[in-house]
Amino acid sequence: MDKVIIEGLQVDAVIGVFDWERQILQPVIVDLELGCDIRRAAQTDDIHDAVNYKAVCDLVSDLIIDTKAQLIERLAELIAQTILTDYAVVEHIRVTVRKPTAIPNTTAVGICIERNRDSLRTCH
Ligand SMILES: Nc1nc2c(c(=O)[nH]1)N=C([C@H](O)[C@@H](O)CO)CN2
Repeated sequence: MDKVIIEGLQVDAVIGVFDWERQILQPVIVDLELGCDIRRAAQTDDIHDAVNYKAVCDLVSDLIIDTKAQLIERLAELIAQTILTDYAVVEHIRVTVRKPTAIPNTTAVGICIERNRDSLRTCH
């Protein structure tokens, strides 16, 4: 399947389970792979036929800032479900969320999830 990719989207946000984490902004890094058929956009050369990665970056940034999640799991699931809901042409999504400054002596900690339209229908 074709993919629209976004790598290393950094957003400074309230994120974490500990009290001290609720008092500061921490960087959250998001990578996205959006599985969709890009052939129509390739044929028409029209942004309206494409999954606009600028719009997706804005959507995801706002979501991360507004959610103030405790767990990166919650962020990843929200990002996946929101994109699948808002972009009917996206059939499959891989979301990686990293916290690069959370744990000393690591370059990052994080999670990666994959969802499709079936998971949207079964998610409550
Ligand atoms: N699986 C997870 N483990 C942990 C998370 C998380 O979001 N998912 N978060 C934390 C803390 O907030 C950490 O980032 C700071 O020590 C710990 N484990």
